[in-house]
Amino acid sequence: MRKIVIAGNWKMFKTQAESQEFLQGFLPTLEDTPQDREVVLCVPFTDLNLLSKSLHGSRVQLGAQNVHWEDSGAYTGEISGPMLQEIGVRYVIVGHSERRQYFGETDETVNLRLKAAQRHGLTPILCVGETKQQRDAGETESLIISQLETDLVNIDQGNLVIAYEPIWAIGTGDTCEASEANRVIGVIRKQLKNPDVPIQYGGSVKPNNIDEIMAQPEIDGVLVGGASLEPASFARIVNYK
Ligand SMILES: O=C(CO)COP(=O)(O)O
Repeated sequence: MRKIVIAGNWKMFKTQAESQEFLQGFLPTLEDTPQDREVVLCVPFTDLNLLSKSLHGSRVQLGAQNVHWEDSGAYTGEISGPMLQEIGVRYVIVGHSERRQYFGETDETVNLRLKAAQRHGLTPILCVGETKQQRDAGETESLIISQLETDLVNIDQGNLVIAYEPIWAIGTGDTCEASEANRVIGVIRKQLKNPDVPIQYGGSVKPNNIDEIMAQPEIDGVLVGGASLEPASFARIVNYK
């Protein structure tokens, strides 16, 4: 049985005060949420410690948005696995397209970060996906296969989530057709040794498209940016039908 993982990626949004305001609205909406799904919030580093306390006793798991490959060292601006693990972080996003695009993340560093996450008992959410240009050139499958080939070298597929995030669908309102996301996720699954790895879809997931996305047989959850910032919209997504 593949696990269903519904995760919010807050990106660089929400001060601690704003995060508490969000939880006041969001946590009560989880009372009737079916137990078949894991709910995760991947928040800025500065919110982690407070959320670790605020989420205690709730069913929401805490996630970070990056992890360095070394356990400590002279790496200004980075954060390590032991630091995340100590404050109760369970998930960490690795290789998000915004890290690849703006911060020089490569498949080699993604692989190192995945290993570090697993070494410290964190479950990495590995992001892969193509640009519009690559899609138009018919390179979607080959690009994703090549990302996975390097990203997953010596990675434990028993402690891994993958997110298929077509870059052209991120923050654009231009959602990938659910059936097309389902097809690409099927391609990703064929590359894996472990067929039980949960594979999410990400890119303009909203309350009005979540039910169709989650009705797809290959899709095991979603990674949600903008719509995870507002309690009512993320609640509707988490409580998909
Ligand atoms: O990048 C994303 C999640 O990691 C998707 O962002 P949006 O849901 O805002 O399109």
